[in-house]
Amino acid sequence: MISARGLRKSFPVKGGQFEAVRGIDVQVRRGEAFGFLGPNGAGKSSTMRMVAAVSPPTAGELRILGLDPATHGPDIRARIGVCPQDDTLDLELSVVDNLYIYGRYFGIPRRELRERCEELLGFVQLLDKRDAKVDGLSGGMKRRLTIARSLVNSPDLLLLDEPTTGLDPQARHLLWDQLFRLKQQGVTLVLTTHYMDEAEQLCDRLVVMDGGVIVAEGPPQQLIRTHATREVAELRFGTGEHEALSEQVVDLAERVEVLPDRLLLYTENGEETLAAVHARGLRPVASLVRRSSLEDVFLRLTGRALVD
Ligand SMILES: Nc1ncnc2c1ncn2[C@@H]1O[C@H](COP(=O)(O)OP(=O)(O)OP(=O)(O)O)[C@@H](O)[C@H]1O
Repeated sequence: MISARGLRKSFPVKGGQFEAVRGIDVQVRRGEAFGFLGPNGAGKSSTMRMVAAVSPPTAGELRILGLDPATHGPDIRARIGVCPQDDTLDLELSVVDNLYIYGRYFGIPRRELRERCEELLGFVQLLDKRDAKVDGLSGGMKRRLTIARSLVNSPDLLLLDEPTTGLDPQARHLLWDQLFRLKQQGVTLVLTTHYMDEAEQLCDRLVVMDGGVIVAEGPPQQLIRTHATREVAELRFGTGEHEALSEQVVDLAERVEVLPDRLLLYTENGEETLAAVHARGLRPVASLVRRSSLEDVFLRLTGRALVD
């Protein structure tokens, strides 16, 4: 569905060029959910805009649905769905009119479009808001409507830029459920996110981006297995004590990561490791054991936390 080689994007800035995407290779297969995971400024949105055929690459080779965006931009845009980071709905119009007017851009015949709008409103659970003005909808509803709008032209490929940023947990879960169902229907999903749980839940494969480059690539669970242990014991001591105390526990784990507010002990059995820490007479003010996550992968690869 998408093939990128040596993809680059630079922006003119005072005194020269800023390279937001610095030569990435990506292959997205039909029917999969593919993620770009990374912190703010990693280059995810810049990549998505190139893949949506709205921002030309500075260099590299890009094919979307087998087409070159430089020569087939309108064809590509007609066949994909794009759900941008900021809701770009018409707040003054009703819910159904937002869909209907968008659908008219694609030249969908009126009767077919009317049916499609009802079907999509049902899918995103907004039928009861059909005639409400968009202005009064909650954030989650607006996002669901934006997704419905991106599906008006029945795309095989749906691009979602940070689909759940700013939503409460319930709204996020509802949206995840809808994205799962789209995937089951055969829609290829490409999304950016800086939420690790979202990437783990939704993506079959992902790339981890940082500073415009890809630092890791693969299925989430495989990345976790490759770059982290099964479990992590997190220990909080007094402020400023972590560096010194790390020396005393370094032999109890496969790897110890020192963060300003805690120590992370990477281990196959977190409870055993915690017991060993206590057996040494060390008394953390707080501790917990959890499974390793993509956060740990990011930390391992970049030395920084993937903060929200
Ligand atoms: N039009 C532009 N002109 C100059 N710099 C830009 C432009 N667009 C993006 N950048 C810079 O490129 C870098 C990557 O931005 P991008 O929006 O792609 O990152 P991101 O990973 O999507 O982050 P976010 O989660 O904040 O959207 C950032 O440092 C950003 O400031």
